[in-house]
Amino acid sequence: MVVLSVPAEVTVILLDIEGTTTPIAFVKDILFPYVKENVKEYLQTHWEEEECQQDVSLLRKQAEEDSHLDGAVPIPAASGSGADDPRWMIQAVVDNVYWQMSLDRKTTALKQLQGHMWRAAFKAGHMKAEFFEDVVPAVRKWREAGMKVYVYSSGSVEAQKLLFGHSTEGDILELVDGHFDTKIGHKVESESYRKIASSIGCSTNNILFLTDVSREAGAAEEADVHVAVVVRPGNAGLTDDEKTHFSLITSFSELCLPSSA
Ligand SMILES: CSCCC(=O)C(=O)COP(=O)(O)O
Ligand SMILES: [Mg+2]
Repeated sequence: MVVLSVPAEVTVILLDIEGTTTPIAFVKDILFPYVKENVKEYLQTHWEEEECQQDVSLLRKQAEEDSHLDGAVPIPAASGSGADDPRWMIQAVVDNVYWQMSLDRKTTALKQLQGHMWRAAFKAGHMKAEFFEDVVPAVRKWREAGMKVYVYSSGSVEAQKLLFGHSTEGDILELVDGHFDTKIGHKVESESYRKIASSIGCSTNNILFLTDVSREAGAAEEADVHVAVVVRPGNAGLTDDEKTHFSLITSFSELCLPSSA
């Protein structure tokens, strides 16, 4: 087995979800289709609720920012006069969500709505999150060795907690010391990793970030975070340069902690 030695200064392991702890297929074939199939009905049912209106406001703000993009779908402003037809507004939101999802956009607005939609499905037991089989044993071992384990995903913190709280391995939320999402910044921006370190209360070089996306790994590395790119079945391929540049692992069991950890 290939072994990757974790540098002695590392005290925090920061985990991506999709393609790292969890198969991309679970996200693409279960989580995302659930949103596409149910978004219209969800909006119709919850339209009058404050949480739903906050989600729509955030999506509208995002749509304004996106207005210069090719194919962007606008969400009209609510006039507040009572003359707005909710059916028309709901259709605009549905079209916007479909457009964003067709591009796999990671906007906070989209991720917030998706998280709220998944909540009912997870809590009713209709969905259970999948984790690669090496993930839970490795995380338990790291924690026993004194490592802190955090999650940083484009999925909202609420969605992350749903996945860890309702998984095929049971409720494994207690294995995570904390969660970060795009509210702290995008995963391809190095500043996000500096903010995460500062929020945890450590230096960036105390963190080892595990992700399947080399652009995220590059951004973290620029902030002086240690990184390993996780190669899993179904993940996008890496270029030869990426394969040479980054440390690669195919299982969390390949990480060897320093003996003092
Ligand atoms: C709580 S993860 C749900 C999946 C998701 O929406 C997503 O965008 C995953 O992105 P990641 O940053 O984990 O690769
Ligand atoms: Mg990922």
